[in-house]
Amino acid sequence: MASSFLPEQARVPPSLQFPFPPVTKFKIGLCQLKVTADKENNILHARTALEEAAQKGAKLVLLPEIWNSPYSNDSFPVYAEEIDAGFDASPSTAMLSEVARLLNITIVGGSIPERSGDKLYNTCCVFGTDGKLKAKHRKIHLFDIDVPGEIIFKESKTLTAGETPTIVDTEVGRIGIGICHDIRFPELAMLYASRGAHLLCYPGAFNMTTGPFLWEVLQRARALDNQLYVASCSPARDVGAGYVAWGHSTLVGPFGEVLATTEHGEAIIISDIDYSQIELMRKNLPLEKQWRGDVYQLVDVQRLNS
Ligand SMILES: O=C([O-])CC(=O)C(=O)O
Repeated sequence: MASSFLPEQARVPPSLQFPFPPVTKFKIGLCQLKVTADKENNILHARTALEEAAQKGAKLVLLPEIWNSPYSNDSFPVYAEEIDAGFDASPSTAMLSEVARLLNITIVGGSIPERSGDKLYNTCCVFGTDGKLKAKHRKIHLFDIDVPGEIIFKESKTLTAGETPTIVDTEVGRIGIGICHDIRFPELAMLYASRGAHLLCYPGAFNMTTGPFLWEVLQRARALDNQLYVASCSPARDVGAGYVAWGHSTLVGPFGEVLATTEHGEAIIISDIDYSQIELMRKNLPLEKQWRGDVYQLVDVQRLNS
């Protein structure tokens, strides 16, 4: 019998729910974009890519981490937008909203630097087909790394960490959002799975040190742990940039299989998602039933406090 040291509603077993998705099969687009120092141009470029992905049949399109600005602590304050102050204060999200509505697609809008009061965040906005902002995820785990001789980067120099997991119901299923380094923390993905996510989206910009070893394996691990789809989207590599992105935007299926990927240049990946594969995987290998809540437990802090 399961021990009861946590209230029932706060326990996080894997794959607790499988809410019936509004669609079972659809195409996803991952836009691996070149990012420049020219913000206006970045916005135009992202718009063109979203249009191309939609024209190729994508119903859900994912953009990269920090697609409107160079990825640097010097740039974040300069390129940051006040998302909560409305579209006049945020040309990047204004474009995402308009394109989502005009093209009738769901957009997981990568991330942009966000200003809120005296704080800056690394923020992903999700827009529904009506152009409305459905969710806003602020990167929860800031990326601070110091590998001597290879890479030093400290997001915490300028950014503040988000406080809230973000799971959103869209016309293409229930989506859990993480930004880049968030993917390293399996508890966040498990929490999304326990709340019924079909797909986890990670806009991300791994680099030339972490990318080759970790980017794909982390995505496959999160997909396998939770028996769901995982999509990632990186900026294209720019060897002249201060932070050189690994690229390799990828879609992984619930069997941990890489369904689509690319190299490091600009690319628009279009791939099929079929949520019936999640049910099949969970039927074949019912981790939820095998989960040992009497031996270990995770707590969903939000549920505990609600
Ligand atoms: O969070 C980020 O921006 C980058 C990251 O995790 C990595 O490169 O390993």
